[in-house]
Amino acid sequence: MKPYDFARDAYAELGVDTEKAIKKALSIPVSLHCWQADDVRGLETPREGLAGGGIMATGGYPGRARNGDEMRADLSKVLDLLPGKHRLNLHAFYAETGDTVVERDAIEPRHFTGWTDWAKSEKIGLDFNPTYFAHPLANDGYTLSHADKSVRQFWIDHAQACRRIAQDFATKLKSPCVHNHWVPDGAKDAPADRFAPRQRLRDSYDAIFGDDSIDRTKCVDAVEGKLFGLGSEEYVVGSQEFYSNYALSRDLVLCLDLGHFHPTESVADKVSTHLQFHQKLLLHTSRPIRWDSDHVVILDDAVRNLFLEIGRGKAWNKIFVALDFFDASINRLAAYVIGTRATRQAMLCGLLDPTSRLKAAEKAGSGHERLALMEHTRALPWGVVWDELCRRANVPVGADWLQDVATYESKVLSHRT
Ligand SMILES: C[C@H](O)[C@H](O)[C@@H](O)C(=O)CO
Ligand SMILES: [Mn+2]
Repeated sequence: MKPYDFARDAYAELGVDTEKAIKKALSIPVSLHCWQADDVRGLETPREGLAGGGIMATGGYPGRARNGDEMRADLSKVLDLLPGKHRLNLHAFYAETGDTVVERDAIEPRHFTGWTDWAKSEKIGLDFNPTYFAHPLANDGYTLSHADKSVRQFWIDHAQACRRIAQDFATKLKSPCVHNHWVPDGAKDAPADRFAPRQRLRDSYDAIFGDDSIDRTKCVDAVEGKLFGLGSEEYVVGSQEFYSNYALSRDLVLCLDLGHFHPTESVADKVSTHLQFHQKLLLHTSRPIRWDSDHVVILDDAVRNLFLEIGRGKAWNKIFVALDFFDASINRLAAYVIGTRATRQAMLCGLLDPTSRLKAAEKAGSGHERLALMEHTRALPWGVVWDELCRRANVPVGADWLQDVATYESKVLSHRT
């Protein structure tokens, strides 16, 4: 008996159809974050580098992409090694303006033609984010909640420019663009006034989303909160509660990033709470180690439990999935492949869960059977099903992709100085 036939039968015994699971797992779009390719540096003229942003990529592995063409070449290579449907998640500071300096409040769709042309050739959709960091007007730690009205207005104008760009992406690529807002605003130490910045943040967002010339079916705005950031250890203006309330009251998508909670909190447990009220969630898979360190995603319990919960709640049509990690200490293409595969593996595990059996045991009051089956599923051969999924998607099986990355490293990355 072939390993896959054995695995299919083992799952069938628990009422799980592996064929269905493979098909569904391949169909769910995962939005690749462009910023792993260049360590979150952006392509602006002149380049600011990563500063004042509340986030940081660490490490000095050689071969970082230095311009848009190199980023796109690397991303195309990565896409060749990944099974399933993908999108690309761009940040505004990846605008390509040549030698011309274009301020963030003045960027336009034409500054992204390199990306839209590439997305068309890859047959993928684009997602987008305003870049509220790595800019002189963000370096004191406040943007949309800044006490200075002119600074706030600059960032409001930036966000509105970005919404027009997101709408343009959706039109050109015939696919709604998820447009996620995360601001680094906050304080290193206890502020005397926690109210005023939050009121200003709310008002700034109201000004941004009040622009009703934007088609909300094309530009799908999401908002992302955080527990703390670099330089905002004590106070984050856009806390989780702020955004949960804001998104709900303004009919926006709420983003949950696995790195943005206290380490003992379960993000998986939050899904069934938020989905009682919110229509959709944007999930950023990430891996915090001791802090929001944005390590490469692996198939750890946090990621696995998140998608188990989506599977058990039949909530696949209520989520957008995106990646958010940036590790500059290892080969960046390998980082993409590891993190994206782990995310889709977690989805597959969620789809292979014998939920009906578990719920039946629960209904019958048999806690021991439920627990035993949950433990049993950990030992089931999901990896064999995963290999079959890769085979059907015509991508390398197991760790065979490492050879492709090694070849690319010697032929391409090693020539980047
Ligand atoms: C670069 C992204 O916008 C950023 O990582 C954001 O999503 C975040 O998680 C900040 O901590
Ligand atoms: Mn995030």
